[in-house]
Amino acid sequence: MTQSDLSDLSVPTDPTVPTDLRAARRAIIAELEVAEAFDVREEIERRVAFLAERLTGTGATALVLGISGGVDSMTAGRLCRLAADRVRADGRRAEFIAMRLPYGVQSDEDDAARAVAFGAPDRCLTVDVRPATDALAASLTASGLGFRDDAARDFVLGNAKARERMVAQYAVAGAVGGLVVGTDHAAEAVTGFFTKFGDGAADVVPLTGLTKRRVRAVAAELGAPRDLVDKTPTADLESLAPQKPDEEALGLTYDEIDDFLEGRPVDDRVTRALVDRFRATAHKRALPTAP
Ligand SMILES: Nc1ncnc2c1ncn2[C@@H]1O[C@H](COP(=O)(O)OP(=O)(O)OC[C@H]2O[C@@H]([n+]3cccc(C(=O)O)c3)[C@H](O)[C@@H]2O)[C@@H](O)[C@H]1O
Ligand SMILES: Nc1ncnc2c1ncn2[C@@H]1O[C@H](COP(=O)(O)OP(=O)(O)OP(=O)(O)O)[C@@H](O)[C@H]1O
Ligand SMILES: [Mg+2]
Repeated sequence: MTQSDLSDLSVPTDPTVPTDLRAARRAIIAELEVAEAFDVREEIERRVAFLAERLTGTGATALVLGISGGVDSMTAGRLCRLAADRVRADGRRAEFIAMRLPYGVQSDEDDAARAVAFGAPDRCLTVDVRPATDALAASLTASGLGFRDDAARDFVLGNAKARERMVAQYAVAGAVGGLVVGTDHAAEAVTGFFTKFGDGAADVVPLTGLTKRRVRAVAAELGAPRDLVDKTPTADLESLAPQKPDEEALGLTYDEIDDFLEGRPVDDRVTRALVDRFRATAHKRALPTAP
């Protein structure tokens, strides 16, 4: 695809797509800061420079990031390593602290270990979020709270796992004077596919504006292991559906989402679904509302 193909982000060209839907799509692409052009080396430099500036600009001395074994945190981890190196080369203090945050034993622990190794943190702290999450679940039951069914309970407690991870990362950041690094990017932001105040909570979000395939391109350019670059994305929050692929949960593929965001031709069904999801999840990308 050439630059000129992408120059009019009003595609799809399908004339049956209502004008307001096309306008909504353009507005979403702009709000999520998805660039038309993508030069992988420039993107790496811009994002490393951003993290290095945030360290020096805020006076923080560490970047704190949960590494799951998925491609997003693996990529963010390597960017953190490069940023910390850059700050140190300037004679300032900086470290990159990775966190392993399994819920009990994680089935893809080997991938997580390799993702940590690729990020090469100064330290890796492991905090099992299972005791805290299970204690919360027991206390909720003791309070008399009931759930509609087992699936609803599992879904709610899945989000609690994501929030326990947030609590652990902020505890470390508080202890060391660090910034919590989030892994949100455009392909996740557009669907609101993250836990509000869980993995959605962070001090800096270096992957902002990237589509999933662009995150993978950054990881590949940085030299990440190929199987982890191409790994099936999963939130892996539900105990009753371990390793459930995001695409199954979303009913959309990342290729469809990326095509929508990059201004490439997409099915009318995809445009409608994403515009609807974006509108329904606006509250997750905004500050709480007030009177
Ligand atoms: N219009 C509105 N204005 C203000 N608040 C609104 C609202 N609509 C719902 N809410 C509130 O939002 C809250 C629900 O949000 P939240 O707790 O996030 O819950 P929810 O969006 O229902 O679930 C999070 C989803 O993100 C997925 N996820 C989570 C973490 C990581 C990943 C991943 O990709 O790896 C994916 C997870 O699998 C699940 O499907 C509730 O309190 C609800 O009342
Ligand atoms: N088991 C875990 N250990 C440490 N951090 C985790 C864990 N699960 C989730 N996280 C944190 O929450 C973030 C959101 O999870 P998400 O699944 O979107 O990203 P990912 O696992 O890095 O990549 P992918 O979306 O491709 O699976 C992760 O990037 C990571 O920072
Ligand atoms: Mg994941």
